[in-house]
Amino acid sequence: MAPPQGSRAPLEFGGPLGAATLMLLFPAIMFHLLLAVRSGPARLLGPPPYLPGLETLWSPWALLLCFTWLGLQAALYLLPARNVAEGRELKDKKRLRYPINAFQALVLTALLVGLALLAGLPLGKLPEMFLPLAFAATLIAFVGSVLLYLKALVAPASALAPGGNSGNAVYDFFLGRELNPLICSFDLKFFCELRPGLIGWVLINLTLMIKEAELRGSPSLAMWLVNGFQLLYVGDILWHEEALLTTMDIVHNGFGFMLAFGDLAWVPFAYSLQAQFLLYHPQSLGFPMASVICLIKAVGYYIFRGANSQKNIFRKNPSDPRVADLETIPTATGRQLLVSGWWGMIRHPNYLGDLIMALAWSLLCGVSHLLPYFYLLYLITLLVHREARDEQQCLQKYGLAWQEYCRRVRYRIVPYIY
Ligand SMILES: NC(=O)C1=CN([C@@H]2O[C@H](COP(=O)(O)OP(=O)(O)OC[C@H]3O[C@@H](n4cnc5c(N)ncnc54)[C@H](OP(=O)(O)O)[C@@H]3O)[C@@H](O)[C@H]2O)C=CC1
Ligand SMILES: CC(C)=CCC[C@@H](C)[C@H]1CC=C2C3=C(CC[C@@]21C)[C@@]1(C)CC[C@H](O)C(C)(C)[C@@H]1CC3
Repeated sequence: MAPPQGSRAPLEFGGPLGAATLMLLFPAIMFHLLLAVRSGPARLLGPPPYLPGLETLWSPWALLLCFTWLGLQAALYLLPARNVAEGRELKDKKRLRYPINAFQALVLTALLVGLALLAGLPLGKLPEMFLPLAFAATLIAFVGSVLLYLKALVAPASALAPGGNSGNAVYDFFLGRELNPLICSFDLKFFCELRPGLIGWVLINLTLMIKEAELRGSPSLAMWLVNGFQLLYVGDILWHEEALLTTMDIVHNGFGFMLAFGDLAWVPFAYSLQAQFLLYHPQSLGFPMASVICLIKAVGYYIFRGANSQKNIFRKNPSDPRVADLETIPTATGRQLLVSGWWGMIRHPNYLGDLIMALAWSLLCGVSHLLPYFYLLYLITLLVHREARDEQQCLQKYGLAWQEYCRRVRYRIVPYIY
């Protein structure tokens, strides 16, 4: 049995109390959003329009549908991949190998959904099942996290995550104890991070668009745009799947309730908030406003993709001609830090791009309600907190070199503001 890491690892998220609060708060917010968005006043703040009973939330069909979805995505994960990538070196000096075929999974899922539509599958009925589906996804995430926690009890010490092994059961359950829980060579965390949730989000958006077409004859311009923007976002992340292997979620975090619930329930049901809002609260969007919003989205995407690609190319091969001219700071680890280009303007240019895109998605819902802006407010909080965690980890990794980087690049996310 693996010993706990003890009190040496600094506790994040406010320790056990913070973890317990978040574990209750996030599911509560998700159900509040699902209930509020379909109510007349669509209020973000204040009590939910009603409290659903267990008979509204629980449906064996919804559970079966969630398992079918997970099974389908797992089968697509196991298909031959265009590329196999190696993860970062682990404590036992080994590297795990990952199939890079998430974009292929998206395309194959789209083909299967197209066939299902041709066969007459009533996908427009799915929005009526969001509450039981979200409940089933939460249940799967909870039970899955319990199983992951138990599995970690018999894992070797070298398999444990740097965080998530404090010895406090609540905190460790939340953050996750084992870094890369595997079933044979199937990496459960890597699988859940991208596929079921992100592809599920796009599918949920599509069902909302179909439902709108059934109700109003055709989808609105705002609904088309929100579907297109978010499909571009998800498609882009899946296309650059390999970049996930260097994120803190894969390198640092264990697989616990935070990621299980976040990936399987929160992402598909909370991130589709704007499309849900547009179904129940149609907005008339003129072409001039739509053009401005498209421009905001394009600027956000340009920054997001430019910054992420620059770092990924540099990390893969610092002498690549596309990044070889950039100024760098050497570090004691042998790796360098970029100090010009996107990463020389602010410390997290990719977060800024992400936030600008989130603004564009929310603007599609007009300005009459605060509710569709929840995603933007949430993302600001998530990324500010994530930036602080990353900063701590970089300070530990790079020490003086990181301090020098922070001295030269003063602003974190928004130039001259933050
Ligand atoms: N919509 C959502 O819910 C979320 C979206 N995201 C998005 O996902 C993407 C990935 O974000 P995330 O995983 O947080 O991390 P980042 O892609 O920002 O990576 C941070 C890491 O980059 C490296 N790094 C930092 N500064 C430099 C530098 N100057 N030069 C070279 N390398 C540097 C460090 O790792 P090392 O040195 O070890 O390589 C650091 O730990 C972002 O675009 C973000 O917006 C993320 C979370 C949630
Ligand atoms: C239960 C709880 C308190 C959860 C809060 C955090 C989660 C919602 C987020 C933690 C890390 C996440 C990531 C993504 C979505 C949000 C959560 C699950 C992510 C899949 C979004 C798309 C990104 O490009 C990403 C793949 C880097 C990212 C991974 C982390």
